[in-house]
Amino acid sequence: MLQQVNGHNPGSDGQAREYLREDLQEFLGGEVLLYKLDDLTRVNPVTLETVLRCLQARYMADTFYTNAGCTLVALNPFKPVPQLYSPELMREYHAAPQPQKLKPHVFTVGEQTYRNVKSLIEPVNQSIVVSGESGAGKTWTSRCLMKFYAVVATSPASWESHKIAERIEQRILNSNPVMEAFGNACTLRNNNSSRFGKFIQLQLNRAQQMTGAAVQTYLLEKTRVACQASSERNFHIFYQICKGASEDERLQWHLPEGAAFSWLPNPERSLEEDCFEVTREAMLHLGIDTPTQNNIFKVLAGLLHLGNIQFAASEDEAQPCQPMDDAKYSVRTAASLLGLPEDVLLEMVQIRTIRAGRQQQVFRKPCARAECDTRRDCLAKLIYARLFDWLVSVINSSICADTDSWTTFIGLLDVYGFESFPDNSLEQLCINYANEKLQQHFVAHYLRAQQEEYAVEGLEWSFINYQDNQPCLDLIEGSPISICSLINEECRLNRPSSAAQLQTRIETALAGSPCLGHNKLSREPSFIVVHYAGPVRYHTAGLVEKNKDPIPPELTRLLQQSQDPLLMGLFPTNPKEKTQEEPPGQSRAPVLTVVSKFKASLEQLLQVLHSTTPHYIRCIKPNSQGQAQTFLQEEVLSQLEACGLVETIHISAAGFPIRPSGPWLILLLFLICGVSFGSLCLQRGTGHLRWSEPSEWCPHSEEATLEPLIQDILHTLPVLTQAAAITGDSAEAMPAPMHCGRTKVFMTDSMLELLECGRARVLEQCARCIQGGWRRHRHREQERQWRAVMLIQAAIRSWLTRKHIQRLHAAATVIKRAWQKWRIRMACLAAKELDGVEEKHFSQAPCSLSTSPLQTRLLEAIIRLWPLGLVLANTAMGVGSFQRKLVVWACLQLPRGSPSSYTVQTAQDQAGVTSIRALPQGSIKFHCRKSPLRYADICPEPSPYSITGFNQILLERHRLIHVTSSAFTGLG
Ligand SMILES: Nc1ncnc2c1ncn2[C@@H]1O[C@H](COP(=O)(O)OP(=O)(O)OP(=O)(O)O)[C@@H](O)[C@H]1O
Repeated sequence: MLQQVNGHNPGSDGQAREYLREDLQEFLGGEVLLYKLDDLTRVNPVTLETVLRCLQARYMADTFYTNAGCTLVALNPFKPVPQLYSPELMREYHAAPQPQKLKPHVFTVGEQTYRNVKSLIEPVNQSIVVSGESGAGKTWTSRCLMKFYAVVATSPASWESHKIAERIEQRILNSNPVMEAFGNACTLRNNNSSRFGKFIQLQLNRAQQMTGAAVQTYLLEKTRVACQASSERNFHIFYQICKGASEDERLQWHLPEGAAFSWLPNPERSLEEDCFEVTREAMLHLGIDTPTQNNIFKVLAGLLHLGNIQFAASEDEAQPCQPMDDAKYSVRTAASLLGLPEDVLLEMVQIRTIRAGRQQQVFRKPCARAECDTRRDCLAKLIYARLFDWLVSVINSSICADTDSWTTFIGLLDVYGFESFPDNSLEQLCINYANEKLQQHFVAHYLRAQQEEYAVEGLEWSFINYQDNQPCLDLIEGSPISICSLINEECRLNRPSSAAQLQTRIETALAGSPCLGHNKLSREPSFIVVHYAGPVRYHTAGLVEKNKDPIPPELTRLLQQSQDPLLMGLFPTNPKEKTQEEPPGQSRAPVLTVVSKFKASLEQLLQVLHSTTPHYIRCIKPNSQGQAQTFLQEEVLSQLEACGLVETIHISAAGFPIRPSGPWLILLLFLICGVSFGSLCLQRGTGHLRWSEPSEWCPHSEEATLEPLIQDILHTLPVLTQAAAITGDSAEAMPAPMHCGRTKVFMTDSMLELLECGRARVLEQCARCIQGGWRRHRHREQERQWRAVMLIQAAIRSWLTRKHIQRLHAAATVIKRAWQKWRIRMACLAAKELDGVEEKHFSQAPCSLSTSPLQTRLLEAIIRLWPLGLVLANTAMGVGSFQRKLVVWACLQLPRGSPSSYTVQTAQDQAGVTSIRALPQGSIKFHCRKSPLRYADICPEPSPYSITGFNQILLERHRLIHVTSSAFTGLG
C-alpha cells in the first residue's frame, strides 16, 4: 500500500472510528497551535471538524488565508484590513524567491500564476477560479488580483511605456466600478452581489507586462430591472442617479428629490456602493464622455418612469387596458426620456400584434392587465440588457490590446455563487448549473484526474472517495434527456405551458437520477435538485416562459423608432440583423432559449479553462450577517462540505501535489544525475516529470531508463536529508517519498522541499566553481593588462626622455655658443686685466717665436725644466717681465698657437708673477645630478667635475698653485 488516508489502514469500521477519535482528541487537545497551521494538509486527522477548528482559530487570530493543498481558502474578514492588501506587500510577494514560503495569501496565487506564465512551460496560460457562495468575497478577491497584477506586471523599461502601461491598468481597474454599478445589486446575502458572471482575461505581452484585458460576461440577471425580491434592491446605478444627480440633472431626468419609483425598492438604505461620482469618473476614464453618460442616465430614468406605469384592468376584453390616472404622467415622462412617441409607446404595451396565415396577416389583440405588465417589463429588460452589453463592449474596446501585442493571458473567473432561496426559478437554476460545472472542472481536473493518473501510472493507491457531481450535471444538462432539454422542448412545443405538467414530465423522465428529489408536501409545482452544495427546490411556474424569454417583435420595432441617440445605437434599423425576436416561421434557425445560450457560453468558458493551468481560490463566508470576528461553525461547515474541501485536502496530503515553479526538477536531475535536458520535460499543474516525446513512447525502454535515474536520486536522498537536518533547512529528517510511474515521476511537497535544498546546494557548488574559474581568469587577464600597461608606460617614458634629451641638446648647443662668445669676451676682458705694458711686448713675442725655429728648439730644451722655470719666474728679483713669462711659457709647455691662449699677470708695483692663467682646454661637458627620465629613480654617476674648462689658474700668488681646473658648480 502506497498511501493510506490519515495513516491508517482501512480496517473494520469500528476500529477505524476508534482510531480517528483518538487521533482527533490528541490533535485538538495537543500542543499544536491551530492558528499557526498555514496548510490544512498538516492537520491530522483531516476531518471536517479539525479543518473547521483550524480555520476558526486562524479567523479569530485575524489570519484570513489558509492553504488547502492545491486550493487557497479565503475567509471573508468582513472588515477593512488595509495592511493585508498594500502595494508594499504585493511587491514583497512579487520579489520573494519562494512566495509559497510566505504566509498564505491571494498574492501567492497571483505570483505563482505570473511566474508560471514567465516560465513558458505548457500550458502557459493560467486561470484562477474564484468560487464560493454569494457574499463570500469572490469579487473582492478578483479585484485584489487585478490590483496585484497592475502593480507587478508593469513596465519599468522607459518612462513613456511605463505611462502607457499605467494608463491601461487604470482603465482595467476602472472597469470594476462601472460594471459593478450596472451589474451588481444589494441582495439578502450580499450588499454588493454580482448579478452576472465574468471572466476577465488579463493580456500579457512577451515581456509579461499587462498590455490589456478583455471581459466576457455571463447571464446578467436582467429581470432585476423590473422585479426585485422584498428587502432586495435594483441595480446600484438606479440608486446612484437618484441620490447623486445635481439639481439640473434632476430637472432634465425628471427625478425630483424623494420621488417614489416602484422599481426602486428600499431607497432609504445607504450603501457605500451608491457613489455616483466614482461611477462617472470611471466612465470618463474608460472613454465615455459626459454627454454620453448623461444620455445613459436619462434612459435609465426613463426606465424608472416606465416602471411606474400601472394599468387598470379593462372590463371589455376587446378594449385595451388603460393606465391608471397617476400613471399618465409616467407614460409621458417615460416616452420623452426614451425618445419615443407617447401614444405609440402606450399602444405597443397595451396591444399585441399577431401574424397569422400564409400571408402573415397582422391582427391586433388588446392585452390583459398582466400581459401589459409583462410587456412593459420586457421593454425595460430589453433596453437594460442591451445597454449592459453595449457598456461591456465599450469597456472592452477601451481596455483590449491588439491581438498581436499580447501572447499570453491570466484569466480570472468570478461567477455568481451558489444560490438557494425559498423561491427559486430559472435564474437560480442557471447560476447553480454554472457552479456545478466549475465544481466538475475542479473534480475532473484535480480530484479524479489525479487519482486516475496514479492508477494508469501503476502506482499503488488507495482511492479516496470524493463527492463527484457528475450525476447532478447529468441531471441538469445530460443527453438525451435532462432538465434543460425538457425545458427547451417545452419552449419548442409552442403550447401553453403548465407548471404541473412540466413537473410531471421532469419527475417521470428523470426518475432514475439520484440527484432529483420531490417535496410531496409542497403544493406548488416544483422539483428538487440535490446540488453538490445542497438541495435546491425550483418552482416550475413561469420556468418555460423565462426560458423562452420572448421579446415581442413590435417592442423591438418600437425601440428602433426612438429618437434618442443612445437607443438609436442600441437598436439599429438593420434589416440584415436576424434576432430571435423575429416571428417564428420567418427564420429556420432553432429557437435560442436562455438555457441553450447559457449552456453554449459555459461550454466555451470550460474550453478556455481546460486550455490553461487552473488555480483555485475558495472563498468562505464566516457568517451570513456580514459581521467581523463572527465565525458561525454551522454555516462554514455547510460551505466546506459543499466545496469538497476535506476531500481536496486528503488527496493533497496523501498524494503528490507538487506545483513546481519552473524547470527546476530537470535542472536538478541534470545536475545530480547528469540527465540531458532534452530527455525529460516537466508537466506543470501535476508536478510530474514525463518524457518529452510521447509519440516515441516505449514503456519498456523508458522505464528501463527512468528507473535507474530515479534510483540514483533516491540514493542521493539520505545525503540530502542529512545535510538538510544539519543545516536545519527541513524539519523532517526522514526521506520523503518519491515514486516512479510508467512515464512520470511523482513526489510530495516535502520531497520537493528536499530536492530544492539539494538543488540549491548543487547550484551553490557550481556557482563557487564558476566563480573560482572566473576569478582565475580575471586575475590572469589583469596580469596581462598590467604588463601591457608597463610596456606602454616604458615606451612612452623613453619617447619622452628622447624628446627631453633632444631639447637639452638643443639647449646645450645654444648655451655652448653663448659660452664660446662669452669666453672670447672674457678672454678679452682677462687680457685687459693683465699688465698692459709687458702685454704689449709679450703679445708679439709668441708670434715671432712661433715662427722662429731657433726659438722652437730653445723651448724644447727648456720644456723639461719647467718646475725650475716656475721657481725662477716666481722670483721677484732679477728677471724681467718678459723673460719671466717666457720661462713660464716654456716650463708649462703652453700651446704655441694663439698668444691670447694664456696670460701672465704681473703686479705693477711688485716684482714677480701674480698669476698665470690659461684659457680653457677642451670642450665643456654638462653633467646632471638627476636622470631626465621623468619617473625613473636613477641618479647619474657622481662626477668629479661639473664643468671643465673656463679659466685654468696655473699660478696664483698668495695661494698654492693648482694646475687643476676651477669648479664652476653654479653653471650645472
Ligand atoms: N478580503 C476582504 N477584506 C475585507 N472585506 C471583504 C473581503 N472580502 C470580502 N469582503 C466584504 O464582503 C463583501 C462581499 O464580498 P463580494 O462582493 O466579493 O462577494 P461575492 O462572493 O462576490 O458575492 P456575489 O457572488 O454575491 O457577487 C464585500 O462587499 C466586502 O465588504
